[in-house]
Amino acid sequence: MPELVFFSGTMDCGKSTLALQIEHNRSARGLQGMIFTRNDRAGAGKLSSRLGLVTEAVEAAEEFDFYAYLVDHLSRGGRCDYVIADEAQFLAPEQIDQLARVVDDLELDVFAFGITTDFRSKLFPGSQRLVELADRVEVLQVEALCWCGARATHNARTVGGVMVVEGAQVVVGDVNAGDQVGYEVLCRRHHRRRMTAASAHAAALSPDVLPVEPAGPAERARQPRPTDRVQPA
Ligand SMILES: Nc1ncnc2c1ncn2[C@@H]1O[C@H](COP(=O)(O)OP(=O)(O)O)[C@@H](O)[C@H]1O
Ligand SMILES: Cc1cn([C@H]2C[C@H](O)[C@@H](COP(=O)(O)O)O2)c(=O)[nH]c1=O
Repeated sequence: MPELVFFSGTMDCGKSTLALQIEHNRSARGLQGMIFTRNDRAGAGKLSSRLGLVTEAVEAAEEFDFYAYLVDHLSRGGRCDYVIADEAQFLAPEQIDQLARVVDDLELDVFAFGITTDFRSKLFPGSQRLVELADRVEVLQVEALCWCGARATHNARTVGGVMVVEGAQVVVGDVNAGDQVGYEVLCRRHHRRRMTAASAHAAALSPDVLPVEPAGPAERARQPRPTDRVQPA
């Protein structure tokens, strides 16, 4: 039975690499896929991985209709054995419905790849619809790690090196960007405390201040703990 599969994870956990591997393995066996993406960092019409591989893809812009595009392609005698959709978090819920229809009515496997939540740890609308409709949600096995060594489960946005929790949901960017806007993957604990690698390092370097009164729970939560491993600068 064809399936709609959502491969999800944080930024930088290998989703695009897996998309390229699935494409490679299937095309090596003579199958022909259709690759879609939206807002890849490498530019329009590209699916790129940080491992250096990049392939051509169809840019699925805002008004793009996946179902109509594939019906048109097939009715012109084109071939398509499976579908890959990267950066699926950026797709509109209606476009995810179209992908589900591709599975059910055109009987094609659809492999969608994307981050589940944004920098505020809120679901992207496209990812929410994928969770609602997918036959399977697969969390990637290669763990991205927080600076403390725990599994990274959340995406933080930094502006000028400082973590922010307000702003537009979509800002294309990269981890280790060093630009004005960048991203860093964190565990939930450090995402909640807004502690990035840089701010944890700064906190660890600042001189200890003896508390005048015993710290309350909120205060204790902000203190770096001995278990918070700080990476060297
Ligand atoms: N220089 C490197 N050597 C080995 N692996 C790397 C290197 N750079 C990146 N990677 C791997 O690539 C992953 C990111 O892959 P990518 O497909 O671009 O992620 P995603 O699409 O999830 O953002 C990293 O988590 C890491 O495992
Ligand atoms: C958290 C978050 C991310 N983005 C952008 C940043 C990147 O361009 C992509 C994720 O790409 P990756 O291949 O998974 O690294 O999403 C965004 O626009 N808004 C966010 O909140």
